[in-house]
Amino acid sequence: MTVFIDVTCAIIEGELGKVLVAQRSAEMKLPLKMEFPGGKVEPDESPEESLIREIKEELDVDIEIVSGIPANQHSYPDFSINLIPFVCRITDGEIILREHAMYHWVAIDELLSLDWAEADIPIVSDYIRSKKIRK
Ligand SMILES: Nc1nc2c([nH]c(=O)n2[C@@H]2O[C@H](COP(=O)(O)OP(=O)(O)OP(=O)(O)O)[C@@H](O)[C@H]2O)c(=O)[nH]1
Repeated sequence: MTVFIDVTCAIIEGELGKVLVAQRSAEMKLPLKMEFPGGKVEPDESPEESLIREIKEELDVDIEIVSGIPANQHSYPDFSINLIPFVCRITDGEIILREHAMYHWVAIDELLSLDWAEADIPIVSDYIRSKKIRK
């Protein structure tokens, strides 16, 4: 039976309709792939609590959760995840990268051209679709 690890990730919206995209470091799993920052949900926390904690640890900022996007289950050759995305906003702090190699603010139209961790691709598409519907 496949065990799917719950992982939350933050689609952080900034100014000019751009979103924050982070590049995994060379030492992490899926090296140098682009992802939304976040991480594994611990047994004693909700996905929302986990994401707020992870973003503080990884980017040193406080966020608020604005809305959810459907989760995506994905199997890599050696592990499987249930990736749970939330649209978020920064409420306090300046970004200091603690784990990632780099981050960028990316326009929605450019998101699909990046070299994403595979599990993120359906989520990026859903996010783009949700923005077009809301327009
Ligand atoms: N945070 C995050 N992780 C993602 C995304 N997409 C994706 O496939 N993952 C995978 O989900 C797994 C769990 O995330 P994590 O941030 O806690 O990973 P980690 O570096 O602590 O993993 P590790 O300590 O097992 O190497 C990672 O192995 C990562 O490859 C994403 O958009 N955000």
